[in-house]
Amino acid sequence: MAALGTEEAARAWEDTLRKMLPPGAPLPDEEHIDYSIAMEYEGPPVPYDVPKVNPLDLPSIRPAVRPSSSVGVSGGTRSHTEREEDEEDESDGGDALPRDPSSPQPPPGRRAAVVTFNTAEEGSDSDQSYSEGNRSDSSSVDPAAAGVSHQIFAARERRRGVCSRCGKGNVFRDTEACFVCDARYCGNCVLKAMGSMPEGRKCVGCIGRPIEESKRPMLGKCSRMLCRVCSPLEIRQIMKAERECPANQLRPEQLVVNGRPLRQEELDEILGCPLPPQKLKPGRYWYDKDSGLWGKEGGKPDRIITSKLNVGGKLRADASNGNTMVFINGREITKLELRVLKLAKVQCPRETHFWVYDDGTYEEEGQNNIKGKIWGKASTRLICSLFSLPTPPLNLPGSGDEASAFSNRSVSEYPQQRRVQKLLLLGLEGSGTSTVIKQAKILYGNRFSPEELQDIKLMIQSNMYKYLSMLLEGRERFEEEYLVEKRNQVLHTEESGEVENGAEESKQCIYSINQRLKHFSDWLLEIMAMGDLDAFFPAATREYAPVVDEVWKDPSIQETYKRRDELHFLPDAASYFLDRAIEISSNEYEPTEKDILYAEGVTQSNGLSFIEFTLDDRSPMSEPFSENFDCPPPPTNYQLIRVNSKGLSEGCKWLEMFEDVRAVVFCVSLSDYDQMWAQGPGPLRNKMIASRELFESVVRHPCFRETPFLILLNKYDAFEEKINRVPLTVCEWFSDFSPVKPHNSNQSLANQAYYYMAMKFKDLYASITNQKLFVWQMKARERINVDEAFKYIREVLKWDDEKDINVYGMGDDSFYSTDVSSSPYIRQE
Ligand SMILES: Nc1nc2c(ncn2[C@@H]2O[C@H](COP(=O)(O)OP(=O)(O)OP(=O)(O)O)[C@@H](O)[C@H]2O)c(=O)[nH]1
Ligand SMILES: [Mg+2]
Repeated sequence: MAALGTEEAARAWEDTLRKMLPPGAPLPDEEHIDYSIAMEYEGPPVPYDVPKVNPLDLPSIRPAVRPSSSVGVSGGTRSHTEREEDEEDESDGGDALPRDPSSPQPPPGRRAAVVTFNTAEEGSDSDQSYSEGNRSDSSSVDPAAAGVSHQIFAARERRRGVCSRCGKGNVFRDTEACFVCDARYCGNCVLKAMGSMPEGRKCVGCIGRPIEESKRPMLGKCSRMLCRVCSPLEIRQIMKAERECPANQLRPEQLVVNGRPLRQEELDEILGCPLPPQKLKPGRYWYDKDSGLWGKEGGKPDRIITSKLNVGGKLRADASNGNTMVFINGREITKLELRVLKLAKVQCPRETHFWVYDDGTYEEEGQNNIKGKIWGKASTRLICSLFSLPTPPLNLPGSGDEASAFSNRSVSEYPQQRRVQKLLLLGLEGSGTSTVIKQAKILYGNRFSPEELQDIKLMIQSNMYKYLSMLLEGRERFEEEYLVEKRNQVLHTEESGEVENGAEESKQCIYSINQRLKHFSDWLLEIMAMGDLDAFFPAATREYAPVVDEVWKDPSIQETYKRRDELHFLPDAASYFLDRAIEISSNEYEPTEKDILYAEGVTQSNGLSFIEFTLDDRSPMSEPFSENFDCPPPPTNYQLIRVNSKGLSEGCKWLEMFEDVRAVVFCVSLSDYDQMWAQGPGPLRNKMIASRELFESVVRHPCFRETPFLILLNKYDAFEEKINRVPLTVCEWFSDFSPVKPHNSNQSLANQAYYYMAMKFKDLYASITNQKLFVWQMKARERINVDEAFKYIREVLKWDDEKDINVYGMGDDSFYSTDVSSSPYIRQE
């Protein structure tokens, strides 16, 4: 420290001080000024190390500049006190010192030389000024490089929930992150650190810099914190600026199309065309100019955009990494595309070269003969939709006025595409998957059409004969077992010399039926064995209805039904339908919703069934958004795709076609733990073990490495009833289950067993993936229960989205964790 004696020196000192203060600020009087200045030491050498700093180069310091009004949000309604706070903050030289973006940057290296002596409390600010110093260095080398902010991301020590400005907070505190450097600010500091946000959520020091690419999906999407600290008008302006300001737009060189980085005019052409690629991110893409097909380099087509755009290089044969020897416009197509073409009945042997035009018409190369329209049929469009292949929009904007009206719009004006979440529903035979899909149709979909109802009616009628034949077969077996045992007893008594009973009596038992019914039984079992049942329908239905009713009510069949656990293929629903055999067989019969739900086989077509529906996205989690911000999220469409167990058994070949599903929903029947089951002609096994093995093979499938899994533990009603009769330990997987006696616990045995089974599946899943499995208890026959299950699935997907995007600047260690038990909105396990 030094004091200069002469007047000249005092004036120089005042000049220096003035430069350090905001323009126009009065010079403080010396008694009120508290300063410390480092001077270069010029004395004799000392025997110890002196800490060195570069002296301040005062002439090069630019005076502080107020933010220009053009950068601010006009018409903002922030309060007077907030403004005053901002001003105080700016004048004390905090890290949020506003900078006129139009004025030249300080010379590289200068800012890092500013010396501050921090107290322990200010530690986080020093981090900030250090990293800002680094940022100005790197941006002055290559201000456009997106990689710069990325490096900062990696280098920055992320302290979740801790404010980068005041250093306060913890993981549970909401923070708002800068889209460039990811610095996080608490509600008290966000406006001071980000100012009027002329480019959206960026620290003042980051204005003008490109955003971190992982934040791109969040551009223009308001957060809860912003809703709290800004007025709706301000939010609208900030979000608009965030979406539309030039600094936040993609740069042409970030997009490589057919091997060549784009030029600005090419990017403009892509973004301004009638059908641009939605949500474009930096990356490498391929583009087929003739058909408009567009995809990521090395991948299947993602979408169809406007054709004949003059962008990028020449399409290469290996653009999508296909290995099918079938080519479309010179590109070797992928296996998935080939499968879909085959399902759409397009002849495509190896070495076929197609030309496909943007209206979907196609011809074989050199044949000059249009063979059809690929996307013409509704069924093909459906297949494409299921397998996530693009189809052109039905009302493609044509030429003339309509097209030009489209291209004149700014990118942000295009209506947001509805999000589609694909859910793959799997499970072993009888686990309840088709009940779930039928419930979804009744809950959220269209009503069943008259044609569908007619098919379901025939299905129910034919099922009734199937169930009866299972019972008759079981009856024969039980009768035979009984008689053999009886005979052995007789032999035993004969040997011991006791009196012989009548021979006739020994051939009768509780499982025996009269001669007339025996004839019917033989006839039906023969037809079933030959697989000829359909040949007798619908004619046989009405004719035999009284006999069916008589057989079902016969004591022998009722005794057989009591041992239904031993009839492994008889579904629970058998008695529901057989009790009403006469009604169901009549011409006038119309299946009720409950009948449809209980009926087997309604959804089996091609091993695959599918329903699309919309769920209201508003949930307790998202309400604060809609209150303050008048841009509600677009409704989400769900596609529920069910592959039945037959489709799965064929080497899981269907699965690879569903690589991009949002989640796998696996259904397990809780009451299967004592059931035996066989895969086709294979050996009988415990059905729960078979279910576990199927689950394991799906979890290990390479397609689902990144896909969240949910498990629906279904048939809790049947399970509750069974668990008191049959111990859980009959299934070897559950051999270590030891319940606490019900009178020592307020949990029922069924509840304890349920938790235990859920844990078994969770442990298994974690051992394979190291991830958490989401579990839901279900009674699929109860509609409200299935509705809750879908709402649970919706919440899980939201958490998963937010975990990835980290919307609120909270870490994966936040309360958005994947732990089911942490949500107040779902049933606690
Ligand atoms: N008790 C009870 N029965 C159920 C429940 N869910 C489904 N079921 C019945 O279980 C049987 C099989 O259910 P499905 O939905 O057809 O099972 P799936 O997975 O489609 O099996 P497949 O059609 O054989 O491939 C049907 O009779 C359903 O009515 C439930 O929660 N409780
Ligand atoms: Mg079924």
